[in-house]
Amino acid sequence: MLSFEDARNLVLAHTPTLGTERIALFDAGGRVLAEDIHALWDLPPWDNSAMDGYAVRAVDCAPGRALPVSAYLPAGATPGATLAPGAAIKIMTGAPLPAGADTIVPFEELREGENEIWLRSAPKPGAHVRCRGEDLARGALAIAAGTLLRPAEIGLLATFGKVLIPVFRRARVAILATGDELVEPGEPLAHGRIINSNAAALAAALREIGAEPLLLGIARDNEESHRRLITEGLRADALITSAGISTGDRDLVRETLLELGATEIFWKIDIKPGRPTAFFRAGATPVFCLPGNPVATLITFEELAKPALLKMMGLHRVIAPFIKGTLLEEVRKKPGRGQFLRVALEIRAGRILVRTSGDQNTGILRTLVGASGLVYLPADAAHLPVGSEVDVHVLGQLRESPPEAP
Ligand SMILES: Nc1nc2c(c(=O)[nH]1)N[C@H]1C(S)=C(S)[C@@H](COP(=O)(O)OP(=O)(O)OC[C@H]3O[C@@H](n4cnc5c(N)ncnc54)[C@H](O)[C@@H]3O)O[C@H]1N2
Ligand code: MOO
Repeated sequence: MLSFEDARNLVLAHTPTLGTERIALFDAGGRVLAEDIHALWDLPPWDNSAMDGYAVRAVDCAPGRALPVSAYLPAGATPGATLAPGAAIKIMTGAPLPAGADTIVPFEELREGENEIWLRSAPKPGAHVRCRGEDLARGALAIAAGTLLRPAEIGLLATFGKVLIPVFRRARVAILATGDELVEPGEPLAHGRIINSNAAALAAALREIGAEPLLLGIARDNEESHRRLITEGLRADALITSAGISTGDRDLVRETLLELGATEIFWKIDIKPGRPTAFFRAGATPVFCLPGNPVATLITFEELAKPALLKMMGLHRVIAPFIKGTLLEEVRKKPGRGQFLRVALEIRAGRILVRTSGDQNTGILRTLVGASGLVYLPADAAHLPVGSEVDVHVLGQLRESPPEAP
């Protein structure tokens, strides 16, 4: 059977990248840059002071020697001032270095008189000068296409006065729950019915990565309902279905997709949870058929659909790397099938310590709710004693509680 890695690589290989659009700088945080951005000018644009103090020539400086002050340059002063030999110009952080000056002496290293200064020591030539272009030279690559725009990247775009930013489109992803047993949240629950929680969970997972969920509702266990809603779902950039893909006689999702002309790339992965997962392509549209057990739905979304949807939205780095953690409790599993364990992570002295978040049965959702990570156990793993190193995917961000108030 297909390994988890092979399945993920197939999904990525069959997922296209979406088109692009231009949006306002202030809306671009969290989006993915669609074109390389080059420095429009040298950054900084001119030599300038890194400190509040005095601009001098290093050769004029000796401890105890008085230098007359000839001018004052606040931040925002226009470039063009000149420093005469033997003099000093008062200068603020960021102000352009006057011609002739090569060194800045901060206030802390001098004594100020009425119209002159005395240096406590000879400065190092070039000290505290930020040179033109030292950050980025004009024309240099500033941010590569495919980069996630975080606050630092937004700041750099703003530095070059960019107000319309080329980004990849957000993926519009249709979500289709399937099953006669389902009712929507808020609807009355009859005996034998359960609430469609997967659609809400998937919508939240999509929002978290900046995709736009489109809720198609529930396909009932008949061909007409499946055909109608899957056809609608295939108009989106991607379709995610939940349930109806194992071997039950009312599992109609695969059958309907095949009938609609979609190509099955794979069905079934050697992984627990998530074994019945299928992946199709309908034209350019990827279709993720995730198992119905809520834990399996979210873990297969996290591990298979998410990297593909990030690729779709233009991101270059889409695979979350595993980091090493140390088991605080022993783990046993049957060899022969890969497994994702739901785990609670703890950071102690900078190390990641791992214990399971409880019952690993696929039907148990509370242990995914309590999980801060997933541990991947490869197919051949069997007994892992306390202290074993394991591969961890962090879910979301790890943060700690603040210390108790005194
Ligand atoms: N004979 C076999 N039976 C099963 C196999 C198998 O290989 N052979 N695989 C098992 C595994 S593993 C899984 S996972 C499930 C997956 O089955 P389906 O994806 O076809 O899903 P369903 O059977 O329709 O439902 C499974 C479970 O999930 C609940 N569910 C379904 N949809 C939702 C929803 N939208 N929100 C919340 N919960 C949902 C459903 O009520 C079932 O309890 O198959 C095993 N069986
Ligand atoms: O693999 Mo199923 O996806 O365990 O619950």
